[in-house]
Amino acid sequence: MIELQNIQLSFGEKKVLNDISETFQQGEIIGLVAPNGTGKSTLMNVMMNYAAPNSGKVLFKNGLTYSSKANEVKIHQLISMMPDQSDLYNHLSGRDHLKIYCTMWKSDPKLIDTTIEALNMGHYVNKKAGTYSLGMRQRLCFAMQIVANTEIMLMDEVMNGLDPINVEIISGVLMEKKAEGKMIIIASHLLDNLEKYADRIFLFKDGKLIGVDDIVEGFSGSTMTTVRVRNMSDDMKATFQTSYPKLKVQTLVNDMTLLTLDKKDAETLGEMAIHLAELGINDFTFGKVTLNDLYAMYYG
Ligand SMILES: Nc1ncnc2c1ncn2[C@@H]1O[C@H](COP(=O)(O)OP(=O)(O)OP(=O)(O)O)[C@@H](O)[C@H]1O
Repeated sequence: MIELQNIQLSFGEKKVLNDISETFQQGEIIGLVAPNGTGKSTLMNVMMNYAAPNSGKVLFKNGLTYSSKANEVKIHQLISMMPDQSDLYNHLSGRDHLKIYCTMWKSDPKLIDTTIEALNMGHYVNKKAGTYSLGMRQRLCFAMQIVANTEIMLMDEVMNGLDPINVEIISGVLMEKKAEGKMIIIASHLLDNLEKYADRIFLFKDGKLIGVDDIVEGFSGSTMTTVRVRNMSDDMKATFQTSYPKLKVQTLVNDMTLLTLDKKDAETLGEMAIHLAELGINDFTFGKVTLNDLYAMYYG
């Protein structure tokens, strides 16, 4: 468990974290989404105590906080941050790195071989890290955190530089770790991918975390159904709003209009489709609101 209590952090005049209070539980995958330079890494640094907030505190299980060096040592057995590619030692092999992490976190040495197998690293793990490609280095960084096996895992851009097959492999491992009860907090720009496995997703804006369900009601539960229409005129939007009072009409920066209805009113969709066709609009699709839509709506 992590509880963020009224976390504030400013760099000079800039409030990067503005009174953030949120609780995350074991067995949850949490997604953090925002444009570059918004504060995702800063928030993770606060959770690790690499950056001290100006006010507020981070609470872990049994009421542990970063109140002393001894507590920090205890907390760092519970939480880890995925290493960065620049943390790798080029003269050591991948297996050496995994052994170091296993020793540092006193985890089960069997995890080394099972992780190598799960991530398909067998063909390169005994070679020196200096000879690896970007994607091979990224998989090693991920593997190191998996071997550390902490209850809470923070991952900043875990999918960086990975091809689609490796994105799928790592997504699968994330799901397994969640099933084991790990809490995983992921900052990512791969929105379609994040949406597949994250239990809760937050967008970061003006130093605050905003849950996606607070932006579009029912987003996570898929209780809403949507018609996406391109280039809808303001008159047409008004006509639809009058004809279908329960309809929610939202237009994104890319001129995509979302006509959203509760699923229980889905029979109206057929009627709406005929209505659109009668108005000469044929460029529309049915589907749910995606994280990409929300991103465009929020940061456009
Ligand atoms: N040590 C620092 N001193 C001054 N400003 C900082 C410092 N660290 C971060 N910032 C500023 O705080 C803001 C948030 O930075 P942060 O690295 O948390 O963003 P981010 O959302 O993780 O971005 P990215 O997606 O690019 O990794 C930025 O404006 C950055 O310039």
